[in-house]
Amino acid sequence: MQVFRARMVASSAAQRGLATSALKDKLTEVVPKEQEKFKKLKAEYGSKSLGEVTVEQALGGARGVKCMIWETSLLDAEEGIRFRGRTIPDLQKELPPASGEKGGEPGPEALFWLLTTGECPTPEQATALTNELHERAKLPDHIEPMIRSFPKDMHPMTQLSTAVTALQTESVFAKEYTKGLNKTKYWEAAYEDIVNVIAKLPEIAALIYRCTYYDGKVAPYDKSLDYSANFCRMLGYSDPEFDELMRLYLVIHSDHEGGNASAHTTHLVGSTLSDPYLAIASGFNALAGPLHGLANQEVLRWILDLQAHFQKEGKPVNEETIREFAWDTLNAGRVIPGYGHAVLRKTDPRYTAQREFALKFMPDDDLFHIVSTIYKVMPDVLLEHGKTKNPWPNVDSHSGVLLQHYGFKEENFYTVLFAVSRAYGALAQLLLDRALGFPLERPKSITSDWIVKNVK
Ligand SMILES: CC(=O)SCCNC(=O)CCNC(=O)[C@H](O)C(C)(C)COP(=O)(O)OP(=O)(O)OC[C@H]1O[C@@H](n2cnc3c(N)ncnc32)[C@H](O)[C@@H]1OP(=O)(O)O
Ligand SMILES: O=C([O-])CC(=O)C(=O)O
Repeated sequence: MQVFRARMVASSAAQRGLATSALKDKLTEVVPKEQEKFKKLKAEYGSKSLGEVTVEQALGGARGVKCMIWETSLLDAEEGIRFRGRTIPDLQKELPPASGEKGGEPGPEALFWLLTTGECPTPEQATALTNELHERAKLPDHIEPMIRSFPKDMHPMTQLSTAVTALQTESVFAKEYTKGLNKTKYWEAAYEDIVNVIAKLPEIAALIYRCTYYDGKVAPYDKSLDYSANFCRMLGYSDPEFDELMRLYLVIHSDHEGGNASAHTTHLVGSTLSDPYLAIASGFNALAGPLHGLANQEVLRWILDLQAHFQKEGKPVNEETIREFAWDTLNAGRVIPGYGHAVLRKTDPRYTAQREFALKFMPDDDLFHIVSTIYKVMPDVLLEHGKTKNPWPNVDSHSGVLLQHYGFKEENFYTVLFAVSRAYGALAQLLLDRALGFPLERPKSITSDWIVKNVK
């Protein structure tokens, strides 16, 4: 029966000119079960409370307010992120390695299969998705000249979100919707856009990188490689160790439950039935803020400033000088980038995963030593400062020095890598949003007068 239904959906998709794929076929089995699960959830739990909302929470950026469903990952304040119930070490054990070599890092393709279907793919399924992405990667003619015409001092994140917005000309969802798309088919049309945009991101990002910092030449697309290795080649990197770093990077930055600003923005914009191109471009704009994804750029800058400052003074970078520099930052009314978190209350396991990579591949790297020394002193500095609820490092605290080690020096570009990864997580959930028929998001706002009059 399931095979029959999959064939029916595949043939109706083909009739409407939509591509079929192993992942889409799998989702054709998964989606009706998920729809049934959610119908039951609503019937059984619909009237139950998820908790009270205080005035402090309304004033304080809705911290801790449970008002969104996000199936692909869940964040625990102490333990950190789990992707479909799996920690980062679990993913490294359970997902097939992207290089095919035992013990190698899984790639974002395998993760995307897991996030969307809830099941780990076989190596063959992960490869099928890699190939599907390769087949969908070609950019329409207007994108490359547009990127080449951007001013070199336009921030790479501005270039990225502009290019992805312009890519919206390709939206199957928008075209089908205009023709009159049945609600039950939303997810199929969204699938096309979601997989297409993920497929096209490496070339867009590589064009931005090569045009902004180099001669504008991008290595030819290589379909014989996995997504991450091909991305590295197009950026201009050919070290297999850097490929492994890119796989790790793209997996761990992908998803961090739904409330973070980039995921939430993608979800909110998508809830208006703006197509996935517009939704993810909006998410990228949220990621580009220094309190969110851009912090990784700020961290690197902070470390380089620290190094330059003490070099000029003829002092070594050690626990004492780092403490001094941290206090200067705090006393200037600035935040320490890479430390603190809206939800986490312990060291981010994404930080730990990157630290482990560094210990394995670059234990003697100078910048890695500085990051390790910062880790020793910063929690105590922040505790003494007495403001932040979480004195521990987040993901952004480590990523830049790993990239620097392999010669990837242009810190203003780092958030673009984060964005390529975040697309996998935010768009996996966006697909489920459309499959599960999630409605327009529209929480209630109130005025301060309303609080004074109504809250006892
Ligand atoms: C991928 C990511 O998005 S991970 C986060 C990346 N961002 C950063 O690393 C930037 C530095 N960190 C921060 O600014 C914050 O910790 C955030 C934005 C991540 C979380 O913000 P919140 O949930 O509001 O944190 P919290 O409740 O602990 O803030 C309380 C106070 O501590 C301050 N604080 C929090 N973190 C820091 C920090 N790293 N350095 C200095 N002060 C801090 C806040 O600015 C706030 O001060 P205020 O009362 O004067 O407004
Ligand atoms: O969870 C958050 O608010 C921020 C974060 O770490 C992420 O989005 O990766």
